[in-house]
Amino acid sequence: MKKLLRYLKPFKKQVILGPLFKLTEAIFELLVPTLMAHIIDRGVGRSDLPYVWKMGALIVGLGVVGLGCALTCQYFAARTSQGVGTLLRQDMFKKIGQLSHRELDQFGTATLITRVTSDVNQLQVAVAMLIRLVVRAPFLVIGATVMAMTIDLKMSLIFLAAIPLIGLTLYVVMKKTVPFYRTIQKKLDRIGTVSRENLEGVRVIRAFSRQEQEKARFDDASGDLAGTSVRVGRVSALLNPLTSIIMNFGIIAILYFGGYQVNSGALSQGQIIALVNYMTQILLALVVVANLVVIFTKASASATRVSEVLETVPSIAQQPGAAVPAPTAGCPKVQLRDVDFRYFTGENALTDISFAVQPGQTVGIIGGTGAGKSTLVNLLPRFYDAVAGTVEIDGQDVRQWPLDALRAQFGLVPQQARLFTGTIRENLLWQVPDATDEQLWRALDIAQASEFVQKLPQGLDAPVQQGGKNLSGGQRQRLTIARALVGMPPILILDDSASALDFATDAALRAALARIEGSTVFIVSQRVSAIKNADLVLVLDDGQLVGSGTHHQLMDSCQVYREICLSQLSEEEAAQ
Ligand SMILES: Nc1ncnc2c1ncn2[C@@H]1O[C@H](COP(=O)(O)OP(=O)(O)OP(=O)(O)O)[C@@H](O)[C@H]1O
Repeated sequence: MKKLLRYLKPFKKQVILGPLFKLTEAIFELLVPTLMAHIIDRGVGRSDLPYVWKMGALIVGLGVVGLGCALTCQYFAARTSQGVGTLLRQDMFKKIGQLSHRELDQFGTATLITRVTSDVNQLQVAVAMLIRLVVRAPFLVIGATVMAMTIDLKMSLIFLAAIPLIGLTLYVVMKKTVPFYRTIQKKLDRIGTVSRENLEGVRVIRAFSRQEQEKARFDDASGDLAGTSVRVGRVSALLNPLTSIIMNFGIIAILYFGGYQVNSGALSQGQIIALVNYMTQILLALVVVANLVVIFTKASASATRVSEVLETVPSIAQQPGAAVPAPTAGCPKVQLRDVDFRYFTGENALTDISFAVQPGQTVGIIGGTGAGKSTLVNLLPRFYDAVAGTVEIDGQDVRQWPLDALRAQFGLVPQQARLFTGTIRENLLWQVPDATDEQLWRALDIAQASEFVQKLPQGLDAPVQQGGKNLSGGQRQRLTIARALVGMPPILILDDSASALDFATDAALRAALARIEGSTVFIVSQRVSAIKNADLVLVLDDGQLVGSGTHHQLMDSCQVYREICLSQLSEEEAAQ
């Protein structure tokens, strides 16, 4: 929490002045019971109407000025809390953008969303309360006790007995409930995960008629949260009755002992009423203190979660002295030497991978589900770092490359065709913002997408809805291929990105790709037809490179490749 205090710095003025205004309001509030006592004793007691009017006007005046102070403080608190929230969200968003895939995998999307939204909200509430109530509430407790002492020292003993009792009650209730507030935050994450999966996978859920099971999963997550909240609520519900009982006993004591004092003339009726009012003020202030403890406990759990994100050091960062290597004749475009890789979950996803690819070659990567194909291509633009061995581009370890320059080498078509809200043109301009229409149409031509884009009434300016959901799966895939082609990148990676294309379009796409000059192309696919004509075919099996060579070489030498080919093609087709 301490580390986040720096976010208050830009709001120093508000953080200092806000509580001062609130303090002024509290002082006025403390004066009111004493003024009321005067009105009762002098004004009402002696039928002095002008005095009642004068003091009444004074109380109203104090109320108006107090209101002004409270509103000013409220304004400062709102500005500061909103400002701190905005800065925190901006920094978190920036940091999440810098995190490598490893850290993103470790956190998980749902918790990151909860942290940027709900946890930051919690901190905003804490900041507002810090300005509005942290000084005011304890001040009222102490101030009201002191005021009671100035009225009558003996009677104030009742206060000194009641306050620790109320304090003890608050302490016991807090001790029982506070640990739960931390778990509640985690349970919110779980609801986030289930909701997200359901919203994103709504079609699959309906197709498999899994609504009931998913509803049960959601009910389970929300029931779990509700259960904890109810447990907290049950204990917290004791707070008000218990403190009220103690306070009312205090008031009874004031009236009882005060009655004797009034009879003996040591105290006036007005003073008794003032003492009762001070007792009420103390109770209300202590309840506020209890709420503050809850708010700050929640905020401290949120602060830890927010800090975890902000303090995560991205494992993939540009090294000092990183530079683009000078071109060397005969140097492979891509080379892997003895590469091992594992995800944070533990086991090796790739083991001892070595191969070299010459510039302009087309490389096919084939293998069963989970063999490590996507993992392999994700190492090339340094989405992940190898745990052993080296990945080299143009003869230089990717870790020695400036990150931007390295990523600019690649045109990536991921497995899931993701488009962003905007127009087709805006989506195509991602890598090369100043690309001409001619470049865009050329990319669309190669990606076999120009025909359908031409048919759209707005052409390149046709709108793309969130995630591209107004387009078909095949259209989305073609646009993501075109997006990667716009800059004619030196290395193009197509990660199983033709799966939604029919065979004829897939073949036309591959023929068009083969005509591109200069680009080194990686085609990841489970279809033999997609990689058969590649200059180099890499065969992966359970994270190992079990074969590399041309189709014909592999048909003779690699058992796994032969089996894959013969499961999809006839002997004659495979032999062609
Ligand atoms: N983000 C991740 N975190 C943890 N493990 C992962 C992650 N991504 C992949 N894996 C694991 O790594 C292994 C290789 O996965 P990868 O996605 O590279 O396979 P693939 O050959 O591309 O499979 P497919 O053809 O089904 O896409 C699998 O066992 C998978 O469970």
